[in-house]
Amino acid sequence: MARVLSLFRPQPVLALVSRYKPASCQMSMDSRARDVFTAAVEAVQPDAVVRQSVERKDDSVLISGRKFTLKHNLHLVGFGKAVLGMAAEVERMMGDHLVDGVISVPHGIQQTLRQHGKSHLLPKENSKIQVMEGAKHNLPDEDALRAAEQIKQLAKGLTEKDLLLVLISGGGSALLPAPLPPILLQEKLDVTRRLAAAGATIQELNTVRRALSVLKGGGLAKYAHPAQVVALILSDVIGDPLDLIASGPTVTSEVWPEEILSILERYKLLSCIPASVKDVLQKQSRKEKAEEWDASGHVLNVVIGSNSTALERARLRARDLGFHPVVLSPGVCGDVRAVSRLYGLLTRFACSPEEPPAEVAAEVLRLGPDVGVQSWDLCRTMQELGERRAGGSGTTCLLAGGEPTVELTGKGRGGRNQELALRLGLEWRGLALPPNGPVFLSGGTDGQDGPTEAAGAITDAGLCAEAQAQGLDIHQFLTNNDSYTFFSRLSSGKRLLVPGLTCTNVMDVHVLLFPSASNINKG
Ligand SMILES: Nc1ncnc2c1ncn2[C@@H]1O[C@H](COP(=O)(O)OP(=O)(O)OP(=O)(O)O)[C@@H](O)[C@H]1O
Ligand SMILES: O=C(O)[C@H](O)CO
Repeated sequence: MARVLSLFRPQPVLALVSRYKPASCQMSMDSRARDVFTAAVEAVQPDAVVRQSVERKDDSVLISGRKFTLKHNLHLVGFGKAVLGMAAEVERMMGDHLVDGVISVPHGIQQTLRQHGKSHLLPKENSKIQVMEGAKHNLPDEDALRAAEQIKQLAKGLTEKDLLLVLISGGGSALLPAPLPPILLQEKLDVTRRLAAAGATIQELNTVRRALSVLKGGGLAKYAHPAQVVALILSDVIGDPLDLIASGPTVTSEVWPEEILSILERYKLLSCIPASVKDVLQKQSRKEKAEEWDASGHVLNVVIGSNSTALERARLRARDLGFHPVVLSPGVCGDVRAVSRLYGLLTRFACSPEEPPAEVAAEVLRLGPDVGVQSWDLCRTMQELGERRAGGSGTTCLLAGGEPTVELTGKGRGGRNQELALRLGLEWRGLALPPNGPVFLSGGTDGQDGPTEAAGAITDAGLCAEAQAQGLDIHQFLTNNDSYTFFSRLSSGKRLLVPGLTCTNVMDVHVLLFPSASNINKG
């Protein structure tokens, strides 16, 4: 009896709390960071973004508040790394109304999707959509050229009764090459390759591509005229600039030959551009282009997914996992050295036992322009982290996104996400941080970080000690841009992030988890 009664004796509150604490609290910080990243990627799956932005109602379709009548008049074209899944979903939703389609997608993607059990992202067996693979290694080639020609022909044959859906995602520029004659594909490729190798930004690169192309810079929409054109865009460029994502085939843009020449001059490429390119630039007078045609009323461009979409889902997931989420910005860019420095400084606001000195805030603000983050966002973030630390609040999850860059000096294997994680591990070395945190994850939402099998990596304050114990010299790996080899060797690759092919791309996501402030104050 005494034994039975003891079962009903009130238990110490702490014992109950620990027995019934939610699963999230029992997960390690590392697993929770991975979980938040997975949620971010799920939010921008190609089929999901189409379902969320396109509504089928009987014989019409609603997109961005506009209604389009369906009368077996729907045609589809697409180009980019994520458009296969987008196209499959459009076909499922539109049924018989879809007349035909052509999409240009990366080489080998259909087989890879089948191998990864992602057949739901493939068009059905007897699909009306012709899938054309090309652009091996993300470079325009003859296969992509043929696909671009097919897309052009489909657009050219449309009438005012037709509706053309254009699916656009990252990688679209390489998958839709159509050089303006007399420029040859190889010549255009040489120019863009040289620019990229010299460090040109995606803005500069795509400004040049637009000027040398038949279909980019609004050319595709022009071919489809007088049909109604609706472009559904999954953005992989910071700020979602419509004219730059995949070089804007549905966005009319003026070409200023002087601008193109000054970009080429900036990278010391003026002397080596082919005569055909000079020829085309000479012929393009701004006045002629501007007067060419007016797309208003015929073209609707809608961004249906972006880095912000991914960050918003990550925010909700972090909250469900027991964190207080703080979103810094979806536009983090600049050299990974500056970005890791920024995150190192922000860590001091969240994790130092005392308020960091004023110089730390001043340095954060100085870094702002280098990393593409507004002072307002930096101040808001520092304030929130500082208040939570001072108030002894619970765990915090800082989220950001964007696309930092790496200056390649070595010949190793790596990517900007792995290099960022490695550099932040170094930043944390000198700080007195609590043993149970912080943790940082950096991952490419496309599942691939540079030419490696990983999407990114996870780091914590113990990284340097772990590397030293295993005889790995971090500085040597960084000098050789060999972050993938480093993380593969360190503790059998346990800090690598390897989600496999994700079938989407909205740049990178950064997840920075800070431990409970009460632990910090005690520590
Ligand atoms: N060894 C390396 N270490 C660090 N970064 C590298 C290394 N090799 C390549 N990179 C970086 O990887 C990037 C290219 O990677 P990736 O193929 O993922 O391209 P991307 O810019 O994400 O393209 P997309 O937007 O089409 O996905 C470049 O920024 C390049 O500087
Ligand atoms: O295709 C491209 O141009 C890049 O991925 C940017 O959208």
